[in-house]
Amino acid sequence: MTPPKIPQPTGAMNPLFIRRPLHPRSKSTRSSPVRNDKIPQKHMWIVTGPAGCGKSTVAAFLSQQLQLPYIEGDDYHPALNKEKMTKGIPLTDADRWDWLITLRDAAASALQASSTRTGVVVTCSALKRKYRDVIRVAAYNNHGISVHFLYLHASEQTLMARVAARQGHFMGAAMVHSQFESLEVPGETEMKDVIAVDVNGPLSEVKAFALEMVREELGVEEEVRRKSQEY
Ligand SMILES: Nc1ncnc2c1ncn2[C@@H]1O[C@H](COP(=O)(O)OP(=O)(O)OP(=O)(O)O)[C@@H](O)[C@H]1O
Ligand SMILES: O=C(O)[C@H](O)[C@@H](O)[C@H](O)[C@H](O)CO
Repeated sequence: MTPPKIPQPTGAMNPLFIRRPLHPRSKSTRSSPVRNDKIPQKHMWIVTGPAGCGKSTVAAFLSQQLQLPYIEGDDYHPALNKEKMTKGIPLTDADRWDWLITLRDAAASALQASSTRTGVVVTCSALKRKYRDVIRVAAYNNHGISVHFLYLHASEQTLMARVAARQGHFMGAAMVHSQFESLEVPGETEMKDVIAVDVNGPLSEVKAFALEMVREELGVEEEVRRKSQEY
């Protein structure tokens, strides 16, 4: 007997699958189990990645284009953390813990500050899975909040060169290697809320792509919510 034909994945034909090289995801896996799709969502756009990947640059652009407030994660590091990084000493989990919680809560407060505010853009290296999980708690605490990570990625060599060329920043190029040592690239199990953005290319393309991804994400969520309201 001839075995049944197994349908082949069609993802390769979808341009989104090509442009999300790390963890392409299907639109059908959108809604998280903690999310009530009938509640209007406010969005945390967390721009992540190792030092020099362009978090601040991309976040400022998204904030301006989407008319959303922007919270710079580095402003929330205690002085001791900045001192360590300035001296070339990598932060530990313990150094990052309170910072992550404070930053997450500041982002949640910014969303709650106004009933018409629909989102906030935040920079946060969020290098490890457990750090991203700390931020995700915002959505568990408040089901009206959606957390999204834009994971900016490029080679260590590229980021080292960008940080070396940057002027007047506390983080030196020698620290980039330690950032990659800490980094846990978002894996398969995180594909629901992580959008991978390749930042090896020119800034204009990176910005346009990041904005396109955010708009697409908003469109998908709106569609899910609209459908849920039909039932
Ligand atoms: N796609 C790009 N192409 C070329 N240069 C870039 C690109 N993205 C960012 N840069 C430059 O690289 C440097 C690092 O960018 P930026 O400061 O935004 O990164 P960051 O992730 O916020 O860094 P940090 O975490 O160290 O604060 C800046 O000088 C910026 O202009
Ligand atoms: O977790 C960390 O090690 C820090 O957040 C760093 O990533 C820096 O603050 C940032 O990259 C500045 O260059």
